[in-house]
Amino acid sequence: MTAQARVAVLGAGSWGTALAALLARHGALTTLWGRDAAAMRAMAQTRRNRRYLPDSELPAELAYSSDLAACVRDADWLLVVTPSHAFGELIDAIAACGGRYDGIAWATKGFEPGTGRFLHERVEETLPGKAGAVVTGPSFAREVVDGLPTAVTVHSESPWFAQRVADSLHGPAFRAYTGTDVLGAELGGAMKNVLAVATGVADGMNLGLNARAGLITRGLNEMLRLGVALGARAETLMGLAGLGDLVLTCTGDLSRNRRLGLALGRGVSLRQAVADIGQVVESVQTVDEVMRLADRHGVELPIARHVQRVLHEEITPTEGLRLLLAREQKPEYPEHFP
Ligand SMILES: NC(=O)C1=CN([C@@H]2O[C@H](COP(=O)(O)OP(=O)(O)OC[C@H]3O[C@@H](n4cnc5c(N)ncnc54)[C@H](OP(=O)(O)O)[C@@H]3O)[C@@H](O)[C@H]2O)C=CC1
Ligand SMILES: O=C(CO)COP(=O)(O)O
Repeated sequence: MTAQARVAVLGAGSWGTALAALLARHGALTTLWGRDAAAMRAMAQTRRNRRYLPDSELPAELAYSSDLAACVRDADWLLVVTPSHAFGELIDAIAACGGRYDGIAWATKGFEPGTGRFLHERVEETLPGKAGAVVTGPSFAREVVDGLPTAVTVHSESPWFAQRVADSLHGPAFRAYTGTDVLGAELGGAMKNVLAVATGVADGMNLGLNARAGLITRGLNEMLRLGVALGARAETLMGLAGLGDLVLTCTGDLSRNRRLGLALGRGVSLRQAVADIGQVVESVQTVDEVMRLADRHGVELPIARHVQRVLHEEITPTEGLRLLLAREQKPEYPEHFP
């Protein structure tokens, strides 16, 4: 019999808590780490994450800690689930802990703010020699913690590590697929958040179901164009990491990025909308990094560009829509695509 994997889940918000609960239920010896010692003690006592997932009871097998060094020291592998703006800082802190874990996975969606660097690039630079993997796909934390059926995908350049992570996550109501296209998987997860703002805005303005479907489809086209220019595989973006997550986030009201768009479309200010949501809204960080990459590679992304201008409050959602509709007519696809 193989020994149970010891996993440290680093980041105790909604997604970190849901993934830690899932891993513990599926038999991994799991510790959830959060930076707030009092909150972690309360979680251990009540078996609830009162701030981020108040309605769900967490499994008795799950352990809690605010001691990062101990978590890293005792783990076989790590799973980072902080927002993207905290990712680099945590990777540096992990590096300072040493540890004999052989792989680090992350379920964060986004880029390193300010540089446009992919998260896997940050991990490779700071933790050379450790296998890396991204966990992504259409997966609302609340549904996962409630045991509703979900499918995700785990991409790594080290297939043994993708398999190990997927094996620990996989279970009766949770399918974990594997792949090797880390860049494509990360790009899909990051871009869908930006595109969800656009469909949210359209829905907030009551523009109808045709507009929503048009935005999702042309958004997928933007994802494919940038992805292929960067060397991603089109299949990745047509799969769970791209189309799957795009559909979920553009249509599901559990999405915080969609809810931001809905609020903006109804005339609420950016500041107020983000405050009302009260959790991370990755598109606010991600949109500039998506456009930085697009500009660097000469790829035109009209929807993402207009989301950027709306999020910078340079134009109103109404002006953004008018400008998008006024664009020149053209073929649906370039001749050679993707
Ligand atoms: N929620 C979901 O359904 C899904 C989320 N994701 C992705 O997972 C990532 C995390 O999102 P999610 O859990 O939802 O976010 P939440 O807003 O629910 O929680 C954020 C968590 O990150 C912690 N945090 C913030 N800054 C730091 C820091 N500097 N060091 C350590 N911890 C920090 C917060 O701690 P504190 O409370 O102390 O501020 C909090 O525990 C995002 O990239 C998101 O896109 C992916 C798939 C699904
Ligand atoms: O990534 C997610 C679902 O796959 C969660 O989306 P939001 O961050 O928009 O809530």
